[in-house]
Amino acid sequence: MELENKGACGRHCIKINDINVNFGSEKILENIYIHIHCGSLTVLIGPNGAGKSTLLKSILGEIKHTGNISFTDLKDNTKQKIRIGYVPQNINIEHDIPITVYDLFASYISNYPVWLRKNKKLYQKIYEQLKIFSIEDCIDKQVGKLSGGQLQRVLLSIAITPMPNLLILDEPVSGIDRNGVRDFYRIVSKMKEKYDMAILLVSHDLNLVKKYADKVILINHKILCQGTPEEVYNDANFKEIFD
Ligand SMILES: Nc1ncnc2c1ncn2[C@@H]1O[C@H](COP(=O)(O)OP(=O)(O)OP(=O)(O)O)[C@@H](O)[C@H]1O
Repeated sequence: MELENKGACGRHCIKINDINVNFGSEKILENIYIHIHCGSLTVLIGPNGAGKSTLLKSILGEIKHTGNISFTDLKDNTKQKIRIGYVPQNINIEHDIPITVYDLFASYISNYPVWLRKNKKLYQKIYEQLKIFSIEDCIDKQVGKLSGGQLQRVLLSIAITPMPNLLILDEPVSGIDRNGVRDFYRIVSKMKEKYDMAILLVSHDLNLVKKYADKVILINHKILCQGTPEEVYNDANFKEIFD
């Protein structure tokens, strides 16, 4: 994987302030406060139905919630609009869909109609972004023909174009074997270091989380505990849920 430091983040502070979500009369998330640092991988864990995806969707503004996200430039203490990149767990793509990686990428990052002849400058830009994840050879491949791991790399390339202030990831589950998931964590770790990036990841793989996370947050509708992997894995709440 080629990574060149483009200094994406600098010194910023991301705070998720008092997120609450109700579905009907059911409280799904209650008083969620999270502080996310540049150059760190924060991992959300919790049992099925704990509200992890709901929290991601709230941060992405996709579902109704109370609370907010603040993004402060610590240089001059000004609040700014946050740019968020997101990679879902999986996307459903028809095997035969006649869309190439270039088409998919171009549709996200430009207004140039993808059914017109390829725009050379845009093609080169996309090629360079795919190169970060060593996936540039797939640029003309049909998206439906990619392996799970290749697709994940393409989605990561799209999510960091342009460079976000916060990258939100759902651990890949479908179409990727154990080695593929490990590779995913390695790539994410390298990205974090090279770009000084703030990353929030939802995961079910407690072993990989232990190895790669800087901070772990255990939620079950509310935050039960947070800290280093060691601190959280030794917490009574963690033992009660996962042992
Ligand atoms: N749109 C919705 N309307 C009503 N209830 C919902 C909706 N979306 C999710 N829920 C409920 O909210 C709760 C939290 O779901 P969520 O998907 O956020 O959990 P999760 O921690 O991501 O679970 P998993 O680990 O199984 O993916 C669940 O009880 C779910 O049934």
